[in-house]
Amino acid sequence: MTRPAVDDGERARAGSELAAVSRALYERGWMPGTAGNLSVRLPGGAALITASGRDKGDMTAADMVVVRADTGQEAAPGPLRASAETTIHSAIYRTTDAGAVVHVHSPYATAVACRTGHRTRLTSLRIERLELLKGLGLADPARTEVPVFPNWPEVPRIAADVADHLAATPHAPPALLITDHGITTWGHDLAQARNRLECLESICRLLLLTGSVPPAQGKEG
Ligand SMILES: CSC[C@@H](O)[C@@H](O)C(=O)COP(=O)(O)O
Ligand SMILES: [Zn+2]
Repeated sequence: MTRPAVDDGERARAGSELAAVSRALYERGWMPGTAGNLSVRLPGGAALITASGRDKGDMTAADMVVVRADTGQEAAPGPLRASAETTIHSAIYRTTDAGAVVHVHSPYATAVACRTGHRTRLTSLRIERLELLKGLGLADPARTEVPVFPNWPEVPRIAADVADHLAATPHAPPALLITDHGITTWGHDLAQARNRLECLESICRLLLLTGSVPPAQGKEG
């Protein structure tokens, strides 16, 4: 495997930014316990991602792992393991120009993912008209279709679904839901990915408040 070369200063800067965003999202209740993971793309084909199983409210720059952006393989042996969901981040880096990816278990988006998702089939959440759609950087800000993926126990299988969908859907929104699990958003940097996450969490809250989310239709069927 070719190991991406990562500048120490760049790694420290990105690590501090990831740690600060992780603490902030934890404090909002969007990364309860060890849930959620964040990454940023680094120059030279690498990405920096939160280590697996760590308390997301207590992260420092030292709690991040360098991986290959396109595969998620760890760049060098070390004491920390990269997030268990690294392959989903890599699927996004391979198929989009994202510079950062944010995955959380925020309550409203997760509730919508429970309600609209299916155990074994790709479904989608249609969103129309809401002003907050303008915060997602869509080609058509009046409507979008957010994919909802099955929460396969094998994470690489979720990642393969995500890569296939994004490769086949040029105007896909910078967001996805995973059934019974959570939400992932991305952007050109961490600030934009987080911003889009805030818009979507707020949209999901509005959809639930207005009774606009169809009830799950036989998740097992
Ligand atoms: C607290 S259980 C959540 C995990 O199963 C997973 O979905 C998650 O978001 C965090 O995994 P991690 O490996 O720590 O990045
Ligand atoms: Zn998760």
